[in-house]
Amino acid sequence: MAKLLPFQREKNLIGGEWIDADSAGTIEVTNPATGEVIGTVPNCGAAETKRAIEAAQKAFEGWRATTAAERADKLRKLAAALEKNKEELAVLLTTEQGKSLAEARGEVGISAAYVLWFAEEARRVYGDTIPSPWANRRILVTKEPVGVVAAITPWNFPSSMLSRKLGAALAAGCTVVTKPATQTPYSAIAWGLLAEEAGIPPGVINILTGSATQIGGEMTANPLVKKVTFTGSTEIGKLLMKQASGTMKRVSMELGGNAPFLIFDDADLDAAVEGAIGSKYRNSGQTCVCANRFYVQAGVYDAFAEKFAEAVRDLKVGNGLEPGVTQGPLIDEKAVEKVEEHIADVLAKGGRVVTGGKRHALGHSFFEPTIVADVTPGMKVAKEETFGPLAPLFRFDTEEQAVAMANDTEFGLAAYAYTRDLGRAFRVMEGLQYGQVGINAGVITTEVAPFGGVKESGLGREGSKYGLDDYLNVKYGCIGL
Ligand SMILES: NC(=O)C1=CN([C@@H]2O[C@H](COP(=O)(O)OP(=O)(O)OC[C@H]3O[C@@H](n4cnc5c(N)ncnc54)[C@H](OP(=O)(O)O)[C@@H]3O)[C@@H](O)[C@H]2O)C=CC1
Ligand SMILES: O=C(O)CCCC(=O)O
Repeated sequence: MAKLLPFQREKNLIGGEWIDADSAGTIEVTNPATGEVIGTVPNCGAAETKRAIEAAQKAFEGWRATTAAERADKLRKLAAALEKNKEELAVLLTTEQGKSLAEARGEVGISAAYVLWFAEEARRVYGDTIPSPWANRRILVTKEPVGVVAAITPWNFPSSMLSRKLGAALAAGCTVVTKPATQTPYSAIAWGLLAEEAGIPPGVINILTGSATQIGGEMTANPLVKKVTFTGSTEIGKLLMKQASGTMKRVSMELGGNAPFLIFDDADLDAAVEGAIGSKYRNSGQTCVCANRFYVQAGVYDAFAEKFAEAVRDLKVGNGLEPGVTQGPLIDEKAVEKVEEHIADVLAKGGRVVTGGKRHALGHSFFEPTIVADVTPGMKVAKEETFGPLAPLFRFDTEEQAVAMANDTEFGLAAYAYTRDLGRAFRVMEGLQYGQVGINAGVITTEVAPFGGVKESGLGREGSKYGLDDYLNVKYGCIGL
């Protein structure tokens, strides 16, 4: 087994104590670029989760009583700790997840940015006074932290998905029990070490790895948990929501995407290609806001396909730690099989490969960045999220047709469109049934803007001034004079 990297802690954190699983059981963690086991993490279950929730509840009484300025100070120190250790954290992230080091540095950077944003927002949790309908009564509205928060995060952004939950929760005065994805636990466990460095009190952040069903089961059933926040698949999101309804917990759900990317005849094609590369191939196509379906107007279909293919051929596949690599491996074999299944379906139904199309010669879970053309609505890629480096090009004739095809999905997370017509830009932005729309912009995530979806892509918003609301209860006080 490889030597441990800086910040690679093989324990869990409950109430300030670094612990092993009660059973002493562990789970191996693998580097997807090499297939090498890089370490183990505790295989915890319901009992450890219950203790972590109790520790978080105990810490909540003290943390909620701190002033906003005190919480802001700790969060600023946490952001500084992330920035100071960015290189080590990025190497750890790439090693367990596979993305290029440049992207990993970017992810740690935005994690720090989320925490810093919420450090600033902590001091702006304003209430209201409302003109009273009674002469002898006054009406106040205040906001209070919801309580203990359970946060479950995925493997595609193991650091930043946690940062926007943790940052908002801590700023609001909540405490957290978190469970990262089993494939990428170390970047989340590292937050325990960073929190210690920042002086965040024991029990405010608790971190568990292990059985998803046991940990998730306890998190959603335990009455001390007041809110569940989840990023991952729509299927598991629905399950957790059902489970959380037993004790009527608040929920935030960031789920699947299936994002459309529209290119109109009047688009700046070079800008559209640049946006498409960022939107589609970031994290090797494994983000929930990745373009999944490209709708190209007939007049520029061939020209766009050609320019896009040229740019895709320049992408460099390899171990994310190697200089110049832009495309790391997919997370696992199952992810590769999904991409293969979607390509095979396109080819069986009359589509063609423009570039790529198969597993990469490097082996493991590396896949060639791929474009397929002559794609039609009856193919699987029209309905299912590929979550890999596959860009299917559909053809359309009119704006109405493009918007209708883009909206023909149960998902509604992110959508993109390229056009130089101002009126069309507004019509399309308003017509797309999505929580986030990029017009002439392919990568739009930032800590200052609300991230979240509509339809089956989820509930709630993360980041921005709206991101705190999910962690606050509104209280109405009526004071008789
Ligand atoms: N919206 C997004 O950003 C993401 C979307 N996805 C989509 O989901 C597909 C499947 O990916 P996958 O990793 O399986 O996503 P999951 O939704 O299964 O996993 C996300 C997180 O949920 C946990 N989890 C899984 N089952 C349960 C459960 N019953 N109770 C509580 N927690 C649970 C996982 O833990 P564990 O790792 O231990 O199983 C992980 O921490 C992808 O191909 C993609 O389409 C995936 C990841 C992120
Ligand atoms: O895939 C996700 O769940 C979040 C994507 C975040 C980003 O756009 O950086």
